[in-house]
Amino acid sequence: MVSAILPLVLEDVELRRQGKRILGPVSLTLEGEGITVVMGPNGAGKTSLLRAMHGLERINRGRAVWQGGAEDVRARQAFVFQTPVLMRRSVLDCIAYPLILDGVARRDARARGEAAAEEVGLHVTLSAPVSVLSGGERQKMALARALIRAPEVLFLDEPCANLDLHSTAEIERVLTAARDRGTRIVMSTHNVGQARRLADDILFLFDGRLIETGSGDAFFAGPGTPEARAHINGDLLP
Ligand SMILES: Nc1ncnc2c1ncn2[C@@H]1O[C@H](COP(=O)(O)OP(=O)(O)OP(=O)(O)O)[C@@H](O)[C@H]1O
Repeated sequence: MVSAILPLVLEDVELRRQGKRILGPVSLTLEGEGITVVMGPNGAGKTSLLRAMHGLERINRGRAVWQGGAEDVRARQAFVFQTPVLMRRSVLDCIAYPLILDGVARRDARARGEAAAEEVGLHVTLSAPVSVLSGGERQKMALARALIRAPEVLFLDEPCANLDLHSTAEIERVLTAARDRGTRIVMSTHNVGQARRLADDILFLFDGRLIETGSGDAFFAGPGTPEARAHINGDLLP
């Protein structure tokens, strides 16, 4: 897929909150294809980086620049939050909602919503209210809703945080299929095994700074920093 909105260029992006630097300065260019996995310990800035890339965070210094107009940038990317935002609708209407906003006829939107639910392995009563879904089912629903418009760029914050092994495998299959169709994916995970399976590229954050980047293969074969080595090995840092 030739993207209309990539590359995304971050130049010395810094986020400060309540007088404290929580991210940056970070400079990177997101382009090409594949899955980029953002790794790092709790509080390293993974969520903040994803949100800053997507355009959800106020950037205090530096800048994040997409290609194309603002409407393209908004319409061609999606974000799956760690805790999905719930709407007071049925599961199916919730999944189909982005299409309804786009003006797609309700019948078509719902048919595509059913297909998206099937694709992510969400086997629940689609007419039920979203509120009855389990945590893992909510994550699958959020993924179906994000994929329904075939985004060019997809951000996911810990997409398998509440999922069991079977569901995790299903989600990984969906993500690799989306990658193979040309969707550029950027996701965070604490799961080192998942990062090994999925990462074409790694962004490793520590204390708000991007201290290691590169291909997944090179990163796992020989991380260049003690922090990344400890993280991969599951060592406890002092
Ligand atoms: N609005 C805010 N005000 C103050 N501090 C914040 C704010 N948002 C984030 N932080 C702090 O910034 C740091 C980075 O947070 P972030 O959620 O990006 O980390 P993370 O790597 O995603 O962590 P985790 O793995 O625990 O989800 C944390 O120390 C967090 O407490």
